[in-house]
Amino acid sequence: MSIRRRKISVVGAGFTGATTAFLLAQKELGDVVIVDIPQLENPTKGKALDMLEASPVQGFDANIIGTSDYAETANSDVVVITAGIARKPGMSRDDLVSTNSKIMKSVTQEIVKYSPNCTIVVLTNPVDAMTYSVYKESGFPKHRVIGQSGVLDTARFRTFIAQELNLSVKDITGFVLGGHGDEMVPLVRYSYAGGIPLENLIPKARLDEIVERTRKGGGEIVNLLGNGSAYYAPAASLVEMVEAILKDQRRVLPTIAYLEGEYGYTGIYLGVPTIIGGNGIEQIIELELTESEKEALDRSVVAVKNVMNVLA
Ligand SMILES: NC(=O)C1=CN([C@@H]2O[C@H](COP(=O)(O)OP(=O)(O)OC[C@H]3O[C@@H](n4cnc5c(N)ncnc54)[C@H](O)[C@@H]3O)[C@@H](O)[C@H]2O)C=CC1
Ligand SMILES: O=C([O-])CC(=O)C(=O)O
Repeated sequence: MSIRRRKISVVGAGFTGATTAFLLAQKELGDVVIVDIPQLENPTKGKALDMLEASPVQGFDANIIGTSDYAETANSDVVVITAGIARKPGMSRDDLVSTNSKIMKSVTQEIVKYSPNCTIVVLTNPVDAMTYSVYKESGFPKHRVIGQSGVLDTARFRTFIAQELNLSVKDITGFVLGGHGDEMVPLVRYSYAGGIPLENLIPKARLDEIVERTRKGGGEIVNLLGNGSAYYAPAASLVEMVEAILKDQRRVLPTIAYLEGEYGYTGIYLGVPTIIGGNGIEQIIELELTESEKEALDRSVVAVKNVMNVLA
């Protein structure tokens, strides 16, 4: 009996796509196919070959190819979508919607044609609306179309808390609800350092500042980079999700999931705590929210719906 390595395709070979591909291969999660537009065929091949040539040094076994031909992605287990434009200083993620929604349509058609059984993980912004658009275009069941925002937003929150308390990031847990925009809702009440509620360790005023920095975390990097947006932490976040799927880990991670009544919302993709495993999103976890948390989530939903209206 021959055993096939898992196959992961990454659509978009830019900053996030290339970084994701390299991390996936380094972790030996499977063979990796990187796809970009025909005009960038050679640079895409070059990036893939360059990564592959790191494998003897780093000691990982994974094939990596670059292409513009979706036939090469056939029978992928997971496809990650990073294709599209990124924002620059002065722009919001929502400014990307008209360009990126067209790209979502065309790449989704190709993905579905060649990998009808894959799970799709979407990164492209504005990510809640783009995940919805991929869901609609793919015709896939909702559990096999997932967006990435919460792992990244939570990672930023955890980073800032670890710095504040001078503790290992490993001991900080937390998560962020809602859309991937400035209205996201970092849930302090469910966040801990080594099991101790953060509210016992950090004064409220300071926690509020950290929450605000988390909300604007993407913009902070955009302003520093000057010509693009974050890619190391976004790529690491995608890889954590892909690993959970391919290894059927049933991780509890905040992901962008399709809601049908959960939290009181229907017909929208939104960041919520989920169990993610071999079947993609296996369960949405519903938490009891306080009145002010629910109001904050409502505001975030309005922001996501405003973008979704542009799609129609
Ligand atoms: N959800 C999240 O947490 C995050 C989302 N993002 C988003 O991810 C997207 C990608 O960001 P970067 O990689 O930094 O941008 P980038 O500009 O470095 O790369 C995008 C790549 O997509 C390619 N592309 C465009 N149209 C395509 C098509 N039809 N088929 C295949 N490839 C195509 C481009 O040629 C380019 O190589 C942006 O929309 C950005 O806002 C970035 C970071 C975090
Ligand atoms: O800020 C951006 O445009 C990219 C992104 O979503 C993030 O880094 O959170």
